[in-house]
Formats: sequence, C-alpha cells, structure tokens
Amino acid sequence: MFVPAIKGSATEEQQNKWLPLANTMQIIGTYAQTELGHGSNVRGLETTATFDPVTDEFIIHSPTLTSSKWWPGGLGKVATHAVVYAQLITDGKEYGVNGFLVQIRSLEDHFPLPGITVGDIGMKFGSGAFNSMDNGVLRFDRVRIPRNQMLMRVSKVTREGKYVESNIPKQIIYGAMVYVRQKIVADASIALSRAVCIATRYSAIRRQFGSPQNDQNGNGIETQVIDYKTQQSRLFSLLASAYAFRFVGEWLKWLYTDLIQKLEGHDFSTLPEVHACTAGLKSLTTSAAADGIEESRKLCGGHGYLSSSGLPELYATFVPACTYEGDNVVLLLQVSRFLMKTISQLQSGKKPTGTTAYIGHVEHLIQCHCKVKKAEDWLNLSVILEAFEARAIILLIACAENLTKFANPLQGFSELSSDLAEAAVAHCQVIVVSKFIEKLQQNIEGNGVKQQLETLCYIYSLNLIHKHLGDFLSTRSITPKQASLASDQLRSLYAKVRPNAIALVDAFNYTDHFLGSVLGSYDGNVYPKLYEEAWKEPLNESVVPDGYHEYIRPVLTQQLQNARL
Ligand SMILES: Cc1cc2nc3c(=O)[nH]c(=O)nc-3n(C[C@H](O)[C@H](O)[C@H](O)COP(=O)(O)OP(=O)(O)OC[C@H]3O[C@@H](n4cnc5c(N)ncnc54)[C@H](O)[C@@H]3O)c2cc1C
Repeated sequence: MFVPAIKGSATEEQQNKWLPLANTMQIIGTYAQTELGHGSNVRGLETTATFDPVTDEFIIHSPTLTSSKWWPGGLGKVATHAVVYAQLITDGKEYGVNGFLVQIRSLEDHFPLPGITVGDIGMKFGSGAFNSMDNGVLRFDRVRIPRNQMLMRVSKVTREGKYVESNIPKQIIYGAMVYVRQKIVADASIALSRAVCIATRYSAIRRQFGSPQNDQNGNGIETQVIDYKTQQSRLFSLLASAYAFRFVGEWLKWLYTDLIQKLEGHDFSTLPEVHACTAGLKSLTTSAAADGIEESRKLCGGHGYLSSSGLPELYATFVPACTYEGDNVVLLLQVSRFLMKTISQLQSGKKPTGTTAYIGHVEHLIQCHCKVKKAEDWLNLSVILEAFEARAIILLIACAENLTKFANPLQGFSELSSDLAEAAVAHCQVIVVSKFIEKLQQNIEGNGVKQQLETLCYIYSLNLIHKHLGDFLSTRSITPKQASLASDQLRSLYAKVRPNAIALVDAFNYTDHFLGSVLGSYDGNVYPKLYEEAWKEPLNESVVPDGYHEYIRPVLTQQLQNARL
C-alpha cells in the first residue's frame, strides 16, 4: 500500500523522488492510516499535521492515546518510512485528512527518530499465519517534516500556508484502492481454490460406511465421501465459486488497466463505477472465500483440524482480508450508496453504464417473468442472468422507495442499512454471474473444457438461488415451483461434475509445496503421510515427556497412596 499510495496521491516530482527509493528497497515503507480509535471512519482520524510557515514544515502530532497509529503492516520492526494520514491544519483551519511522507527510523542504525515511538502490536489470530508480519503502533511527539513531504497531487499547501485544491478530482486516489482491492479479489480466488483442492482430493480418498457393492454382512469397500450428495453439494458449490472468482478476478485486472489508461487521458467518468465495483467484489469474494475455507476444513472431518492439513493456517492467514482494506460490511454500504445514486439519476435520464447497465432496463426487469417450466430450462445462461438482474433491481428499487419515507437520507441509510447491504450483495452477484457467462463466450481450448466450465457456471448460479431463495421468492423473480426445479437441476449438475472433480482441482496446477497439506497431496497418499507427520511433532522427541517427574508422577503416586489408605 505504500507504493500505490505514493503513485495515487503524490505529484510527479514527488513520485520521481520516492518511488525509486522504495522500489529498490533503499527505504522500506508502511501505510499508516488506521488508529487505535478509528479505522473505517477515516474522517475521524485524530493525528494532526499542522503547517508552520516560519520553518516551512509540517508538525506531525498524536494528540491522544486513541490517535496512535495501529495496525500498519511492517511498521513494528522493519519500516523506515511511512505514508501517514493526518488532519491537515494550516492558518488555524482544518482541511481534512491528507497523506504525508514521514521518516520514522534512522537509515544509519534503524533507531526511531526523535519524537517517534514505535513498536509491534502483539500476537494475532492463529499460532502462525499473520504473526510473521510486524503490524505496528506509532506515535508522534511534534515531529517536523519538510512541507514538500505532504502528498500534493490533489491538494497542496503553498509556501505562504495557503491550502489549494488542484483541478484533478479527489477520487483519483481511488485508483490506488482499486489496484489493491483487485489484487485482494485475486488472492481470494487463490485461497479458496487451495482449500477446495485439498478438500476435493481428500474427499476422493476418505471412505466412510458401507456401499451398495457390500455383501450382506456389510463387508467390502466403503463409500468414498465425495460420493455422498451432501458432500457434493457443499464441495462442488465451493469449486464453482473458486472458478467464478478466478474469472471475475481476471476481468478486474483488465478493468484496472483500462481505468489507468482512462485516467492518464484525464477521463475520470468511470472512476465511481469502477471503485464501487472493486469495493463490492472485494467484500463478496473475501467473505465467501473465508467461509469456504472453513467449510473445506469441515469437509475434511477431524483431520481437517490438524495443522498438517494446511487448512487452519490458510484460514488464519486469509480471514483478515474480510477486514483490512475496508471492513466488508462498510464496503457494501458504500456500494449501496453508489447504487442509490445511480437509481436516483435514472429520472434525470442518466444512463447507467458498465456493471450497472442492467439498472437502465428497470421497466423490463420488473415486469419480466422467469420462463423456466422444467428442470432442464434452467440450463440457459440468459434465463439465469435475467433472474439475478430482476432480483437485484427489485431489491434496489425497494430500498430507494423506502429511503424516501424517512425524514432525511442520513436517518434512512442508517435504519435501512441491512437491506441496503443485502441489495449490494445481490448487485455484486449479478457482476460475478455475468462475468462467468462472458468468460464462456470466449474461445476456450481443450476438449470438453468449456462444457465443464458451463456446468460450474450453472452450479455457481443455481446454488446462489438456493442460498438466497427468500430474496428470489419475495422479489417474485422466480416462483416456488421454479425454485424446486432449480434444486432438481443442481442434483444432476453435481453428478456431471463428480467424474471430473479431481481434474478440475488438478487444473489449478498447485504444487504440493504450495498447498502445504498432507490431505491434499497430488499422489493421494494421505494416511502414510499423516502418520509420518505426527512423528515429526517435537512432543514425540522424548517417549516420557519432560514434565513427567514434576507433574504427572506426583499426581499418580498421590492417587496410589490415597487408594492404599
Ligand atoms: C491483518 C490486518 C492488517 C492491517 N494492515 C493495515 C495497514 O497496513 N495500514 C493501516 O492503516 N491499517 C491496517 N489495518 C487496519 C484495517 O484497515 C482496519 O482494521 C479496517 O479498515 C477496519 O476498520 P476498524 O478496525 O476501525 O473496524 P471498525 O470500523 O471498528 O469495525 C467494527 C465493526 O463495526 C462495523 N461498522 C463500522 N462502521 C460501520 C457503519 N458505518 N455501518 C455499519 N457497521 C459499521 C463493522 O462492520 C464491524 O463489524 C489492518 C488490519 C488487519 C486486521
């Protein structure tokens, strides 16, 4: 985030000075925004940057305990510099939060510079995982920096102390957020596909209970757990999500490149839509991936709880993605605000574009009726997309209408926040489904590959209909009969995936080293590996444990004496 922040908010001259230093690791940067008392509410940050016209410097100060910077990655022990977000004060007036480049440690001996207090915030969730990262705490006691270390692309303070805004829209700094969030979506697809790969391979090895081939005494080969329909519905819906997130992630990467080209040409028109889209998809994919990793652990039964399964570590490392770079609920509420604005602009004739284009077809979508009459009718991608669009638009229109019933928009947004967040999720699901469909319209090489991906696209969509049935029924996007036909169709789709399930996870092309899981290794040699792994446990280095004489023996002899008495 240090480098993207400089790229997004620094002037060209500042970028020329700082980026080469950061990119060649002559300085090590951290992104210091969050404070002990404030994270999501950036406007509430308390750190101050007060301009001193006498010395042409800013004075960076932490006026309260809650203004201590808290969480920045790499800050605790490693970073030498920070982009610090602080309330800008000049000529006695506050001008809101701005970024400042502050050196925090000496480049000679790494000691904190005068006025700086810095350290690590302590152990985090899980035993390994994020604990290799020194998330830190940072306080400033009137630390002075040159004026030209304020990041001045969007606004600046002159030598005389005058605050001047440039003609570049403030939203340009969203470019850095779009970059980081599209990376997080790609990470979510990787994390989920790793978990699904482990759970799928293990489910093909693990056997429980009898099978139809058993003799009358129940002897014979047991059933592979992957053949249980419950296991298939849990596992294959995650497999489909892993593919869906991969494709939407690829598309987001393209979207970011397209945005940067437009920004370079001073075209800022798509920025709000792209920003809302990446915020929403970051929220949707990280929440689903975190839940999916935990579900994969359960799909592996007891062995999934072992560290050697790789799943606990994967979960603990990935789950903070639901919080950093914007809490997922807070992000959904931002998306819903953008969507409410888009709807309100319909009356003035402004046509929604990009991922919101379907909102422009509101009349058609409100009146359309899903045409499904038998289970096979669900195998029609345009029918599916229309059902998702209809559900999203009806939820959004309902929110927009309900908002008008409140005395003011602020109260309305607060009271309706749960409905707004749900409507934002529905909108984001439209994006994922439509990008999966677009992928299928491309040339896909390999015999039968396209058909398999199509099956996964149906599973992803129909499983979401099943999960959000209340929404689909209450918005009348589908009927109860069509919902039950969707469930029928899902069952046959799972049967279609079953023979190719292993190939579909092998296709992720993850090495055993990368997976880090004895349950998910390519050769499927699970039990010998689990057994071998147990003997690597340091507790097993001694047969009689260290504390035996101190703790165990006295208890045992005490019990023996009591029994004799
Ligand atoms: C592993 C990790 C690494 C991080 N790295 C960095 C870093 O490098 N630099 C940095 O500056 N920060 C970093 N952070 C901080 C992170 O960005 C914040 O924690 C995050 O933005 C959430 O803010 P918060 O902690 O204030 O949560 P809060 O906003 O306090 O959230 C608490 C709860 O309140 C809810 N909530 C908050 N506001 C609203 C609202 N308006 N409406 C409805 N519900 C609301 C949230 O949904 C959540 O359930 C990191 C955090 C973690 C966990």
